[in-house]
Order: sequence, then structure tokens, then C-alpha cells
Amino acid sequence: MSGLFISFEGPDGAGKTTALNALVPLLKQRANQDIVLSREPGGSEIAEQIRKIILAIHDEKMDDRTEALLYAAARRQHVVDVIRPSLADNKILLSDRFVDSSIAYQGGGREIGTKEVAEINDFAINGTLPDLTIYFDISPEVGLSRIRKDHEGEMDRLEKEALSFHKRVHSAYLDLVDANPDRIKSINANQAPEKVVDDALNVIINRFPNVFNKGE
Ligand SMILES: Nc1ncnc2c1ncn2[C@@H]1O[C@H](COP(=O)(O)OP(=O)(O)OP(=O)(O)O)[C@@H](O)[C@H]1O
Ligand SMILES: Cc1cn([C@H]2C[C@H](O)[C@@H](COP(=O)(O)O)O2)c(=O)[nH]c1=O
Repeated sequence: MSGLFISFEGPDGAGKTTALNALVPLLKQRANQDIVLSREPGGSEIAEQIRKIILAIHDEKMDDRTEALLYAAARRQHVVDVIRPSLADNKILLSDRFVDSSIAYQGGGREIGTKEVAEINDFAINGTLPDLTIYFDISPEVGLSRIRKDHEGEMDRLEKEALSFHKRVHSAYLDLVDANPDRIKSINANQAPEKVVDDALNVIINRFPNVFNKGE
């Protein structure tokens, strides 16, 4: 038996967090391995401190490359403190966002360049990549309207970006899906929450039938 790493990606408001909360108990029923739910930026004490700095609204503008490096630094700490130990312990690690977020948001959204952002992240993750990534596809317009309805007054620094930024993020995600057909599976996130969960569950079970087979 070995650990399994699954990441969940998508534009803001795609419904990843909502779906993950429903998915975890369903996956637990089907797996003989422990399941750990984590998130980025964050997931460990130091990485959560970095998250606060990244997402807060500051008086001065955060430089785009500083932002990219902070996400990569938080990721490094998450990999070392949580992801690798969980996998070494044969656990199933689910992460709400991972490296594809940096490629889409900083590489595409901030226009730093996807190659450049991938390179600094290679240094951070040093070979640790998800076995499977589920991409929740939603148009930026729908995703942002969900967020505005949910927590307009408390939108973070990234969520507050212009629609054009979020369109570039979406487009970079679509390029990632095209470039990584084996690792990244896209699902339609513009459906009823139950249907989104069902689609994500089916992708996971079909990909790892020998892991999620308890009770069969
Ligand atoms: N399938 C759905 N249909 C309609 N609304 C949804 C759906 N899934 C989630 N929502 C709502 O959309 C909002 C954002 O959902 P959620 O926080 O799960 O998204 P997210 O992908 O984690 O976003 P972010 O990455 O910005 O944190 C919430 O108000 C949630 O209730
Ligand atoms: C990991 C990561 C995240 N982001 C952005 C995406 C979101 O706007 C926020 C995180 O907030 P969430 O509510 O937890 O989804 O940060 C990014 O720009 N780059 C990254 O690497």
C-alpha cells in the first residue's frame, strides 16, 4: 500500500471547498487508508502564517514576483510538513489547491509567465506532484458572482482582482488541462452541488478502483 495525493483546482468560487466537505466522508466510507484534508496556501502552521500575509489587503502593493515566491514558500512548507509525511504514512492526502494554482494565478493571471512560475515551484516541490488533479471548471463570471453573494464584504486580495485577471486565470487553467491529460481531469462545476460531488467521486473511484473498494 502507498499514499495517494489528489489535488483540487479551479477559479475562485468554483465550489471546491463545498464539494470537498461532502466528498471526504464518501471517500472515507470506501477507503481502507486514512484521509487527510489540507489546503493551499496553508495546511501547516508556518504556511498558514504566510497565507495571512498573501491574502491580506496591504497599504502598499505586493509585487507580483514577491506574491509568486510567497505562494511557493508556503507550498514548500506544506510539502515538507504535511504532504510528504502523510504519503510516507500511506495516507490519502487531498489538497484544496496546489502548484497548478500558482501556474494559473501568478503565471497566467499576473502574467509572470507559466514557465517562470513552474520553475520556481519545481524548486519548492522538488518532485512532489499529485497522482490526480480534479479541475472544477467554471466561468469567472459565475465563480465571482457566487463569491460576491457569499462574502462580498470579506473578499481577499486575489478575489478582489478585476474580471480580466480572473479571465486570464481561467484560460491558463484550460491550457494546463490540455497539457496534462493524464493527471488533470476536468469536471463541470456549473451544476447542482450534489452532481458536482458525484462527478468528482466517480473520477476518483474510476482512477483508483483498488483504493476505494471498501464494502464491495
Ligand atoms: N455547485 C454549486 N452551485 C451553486 N453555488 C455553489 C456551488 N458550489 C458552491 N457554491 C457556493 O459558491 C460559493 C463558493 O464556494 P466554495 O467556497 O466552495 O468555492 P471555492 O472553489 O472553494 O472558492 P475559493 O477558491 O474562492 O475559496 C459558496 O457560497 C458556495 O455555497
Ligand atoms: C495556492 C494558490 C492560491 N492562489 C489564490 C487563489 C485564491 O484566490 C486564493 C486562495 O484562497 P482560497 O479561498 O483558499 O481558494 O489564493 C494563488 O493565486 N496562487 C496559489 O498558488
